[in-house]
Amino acid sequence: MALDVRTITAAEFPDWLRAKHTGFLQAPTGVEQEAERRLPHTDLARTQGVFEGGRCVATFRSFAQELTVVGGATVPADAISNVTVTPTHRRRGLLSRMTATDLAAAKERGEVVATLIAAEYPIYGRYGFGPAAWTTEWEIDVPRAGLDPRWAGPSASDGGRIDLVSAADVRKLGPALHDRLRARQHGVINRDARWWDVNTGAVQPGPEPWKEPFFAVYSNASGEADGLVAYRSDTHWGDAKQPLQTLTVAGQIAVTPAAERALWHFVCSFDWVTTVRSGYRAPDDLLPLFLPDPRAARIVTQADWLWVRVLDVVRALEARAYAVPGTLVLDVHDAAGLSGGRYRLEASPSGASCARTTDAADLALDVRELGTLYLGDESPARLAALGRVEELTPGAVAVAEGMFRAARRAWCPDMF
Ligand SMILES: CC(=O)SCCNC(=O)CCNC(=O)[C@H](O)C(C)(C)COP(=O)(O)OP(=O)(O)OC[C@H]1O[C@@H](n2cnc3c(N)ncnc32)[C@H](O)[C@@H]1OP(=O)(O)O
Repeated sequence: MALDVRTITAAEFPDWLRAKHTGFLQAPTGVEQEAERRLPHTDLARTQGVFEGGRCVATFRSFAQELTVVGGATVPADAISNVTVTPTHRRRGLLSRMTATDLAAAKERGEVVATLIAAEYPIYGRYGFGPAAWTTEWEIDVPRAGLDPRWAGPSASDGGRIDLVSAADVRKLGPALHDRLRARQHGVINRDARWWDVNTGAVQPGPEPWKEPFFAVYSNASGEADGLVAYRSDTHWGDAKQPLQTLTVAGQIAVTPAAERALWHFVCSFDWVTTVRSGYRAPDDLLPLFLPDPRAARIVTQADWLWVRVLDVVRALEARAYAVPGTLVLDVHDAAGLSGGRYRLEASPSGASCARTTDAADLALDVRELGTLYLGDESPARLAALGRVEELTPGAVAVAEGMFRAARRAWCPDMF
């Protein structure tokens, strides 16, 4: 039977959701209600399905996103999500067809990069994506951490304070705080009003019942909110009436080290809680170093997180900042024919310029490696050692090492 790859209609959305749940091995029930909830927030022109005899067997959608790059500017991104192929239809090239269509449309719209969070590492490199931001989760053995158990909050040390707030308060103060975060942290993506609604229980996100977390805000001495944490706890008690609870941080954003320190100390200071799970953080998060004994923070997850595919080399390289001035000619290979070519990049503290050139190249690399390097999180020297960046001019790798690396690691706090 013929396979029809195309965008879907509103009437096909429930069947598309059923196919998505099937691909993700989730119960394919309740799709009519889910479709009603999600349809107003779904761009059908960017929602592809594959149909066989009128039944959806593959799903793929994208949406507009803003990605913060090194230095704090943002670039428009094509965010890809909900990618599935029904098990009976896998390995026939359906993902490749949907990806090619989406990336070509994103390039046409003028989006600078495409982004996604990969379910499995080996899938997306072939389409020009590279892992650009990684994530780490720590588990803290609270008694071992050595924090002052008499700590009564941050006010004595820095003039700030921590208050528990409601979900409605978070919807009011969260967006401005998050805007401050994304102006300073590369790898962060924008959150729209729906993100705040879904993550504060104002709308039901999916079939699972919403379990409200606790929210706490750190305000500085002037009363401005500099940090926000959401957390939940289990109710585990050991034998002999011994409280052994695990507190899990559902999200924490902070824009000053004082706010970060205070919020981490706060969640590690609760009676009954002996273990704190940090949630997914930047790999260089200060959390372990805030603890008198950093070995109390054990890494439980360390993985690639945000993958980036460069669609417009000129605008991508001009948007970000560079650690030191330098000039490099890059020969970028792109099998999909979207952004390959030779580019001259001139960077200085006042900005960067990039243009196509016929000059001899200093470095040759695949667009996948350009994505990996883009947020300053990977070392050109490491990729050269692996044979993934080719040095054509002696010393060019060292120049790239100085220019591209960022002082702090990239971090994308969100899943999409
Ligand atoms: C951004 C996100 O949404 S991530 C979520 C991705 N979805 C999932 O993981 C759900 C479960 N898996 C699936 O639905 C499917 O297997 C998909 C979407 C991963 C792949 O779909 P398919 O239609 O089978 O992929 P397609 O046939 O186009 O494969 C293209 C190539 O990728 C390879 N490939 C596909 N999936 C995988 C995988 N999971 N691991 C390794 N290689 C893979 C294929 O072997 C093929 O290689 P080739 O070009 O060398 O022959």
